[in-house]
Amino acid sequence: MSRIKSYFETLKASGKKALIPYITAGDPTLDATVPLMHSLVEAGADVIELGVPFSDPMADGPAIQLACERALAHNTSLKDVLNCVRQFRETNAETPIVLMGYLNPVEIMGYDTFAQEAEAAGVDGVLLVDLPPEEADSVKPLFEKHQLDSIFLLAPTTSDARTKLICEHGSGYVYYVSVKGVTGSSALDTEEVARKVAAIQAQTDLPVGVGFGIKDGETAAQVAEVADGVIVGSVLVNAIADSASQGLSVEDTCQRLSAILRDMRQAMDKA
Ligand SMILES: O=P(O)(O)OC[C@@H](O)[C@@H](O)c1c[nH]c2ccccc12
Repeated sequence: MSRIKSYFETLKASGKKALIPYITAGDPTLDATVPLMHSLVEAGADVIELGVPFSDPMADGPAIQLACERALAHNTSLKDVLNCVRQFRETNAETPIVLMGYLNPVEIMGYDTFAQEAEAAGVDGVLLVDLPPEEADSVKPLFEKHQLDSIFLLAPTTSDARTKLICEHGSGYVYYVSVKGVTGSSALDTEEVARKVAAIQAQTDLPVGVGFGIKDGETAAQVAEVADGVIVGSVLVNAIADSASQGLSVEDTCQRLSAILRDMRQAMDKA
C-alpha cells in the first residue's frame, strides 16, 4: 500500500486531519531544505509538499514565485530536489513526500529517469500542475510502476463530471483549490469549501486536501473541520523570505517555521 494511503488511514483511525506544509526546495539555500523538512515534521506535519523550483510557475502568486527565484538563483535542479528527499529519508521513513512542480523540469530529465530516481529517493507522490488529467494516461502507469501516487488539482470551477474523471485518474489524495486564482490568496470562504469538499467526497474515496489561503490556526481549524487535509504554502514561504532577508541562520528559520505550523496543528487538533 502507498505510504500516503496508509498514512491517511492511520490519521482517520485516530480522528485527525492531515497537515500538509509546502516549501520550495533550495529556498533560500539548498542546505536549508532538509533541516526545514525535519522541523516541519517535528511541528506536526503529516505530509510534505516539496516544490521543484521553476522559472515560470504560472499557478503561483508572488510569494512562491519569489521562492522559485531564490532557489534558481543558485541553480537548484530537479536532481538537487531528489537529493534532498534522499537525505531526508536517511532519518525519516514515515512521512510521505509529494513533489510539486511543473512539467518542464521532468520532461528535461525524461519521465522514465524521473520516475525511477523519484522512487529510489523515497518520493511518494507527484503533483504536476500543468499536466492535465486527460493527458496523464501516458505517465500514470509509469508512476504506478514506481509506487508514485498521482495527485491532481480540482478548482472551484471544475464540473461534477470532470471532478469524477480527475478522481478516477488520481491516487493518494486529491487537492481542492479553495479559491480561483493563484497561491497565496486571502479570500477563503469556508462554507463554500465545505459544500465543495462534500460534493467531491461523494464522488471518490480518496482523501480531499484543501489549499490556497490557509494562513493561521483559525483558518486551518476551519478547513480541518470539513476536509481530510489542510495544505499551507505561502505563509511558510513568506516566513522563509523574511528570515532570509534578516540574515537568520538555518536553525532560527526552522524555529520560525515550526512555530507557525505548531499553531496550526494545535488549532486543528482542538477543533
Ligand atoms: O500558498 P497557499 O495559498 O497557502 O496554498 C498552498 C500552495 O501554495 C501549495 O500547495 C502550492 C505551491 N505551488 C502550487 C502550485 C499549484 C497548486 C498548489 C501549489
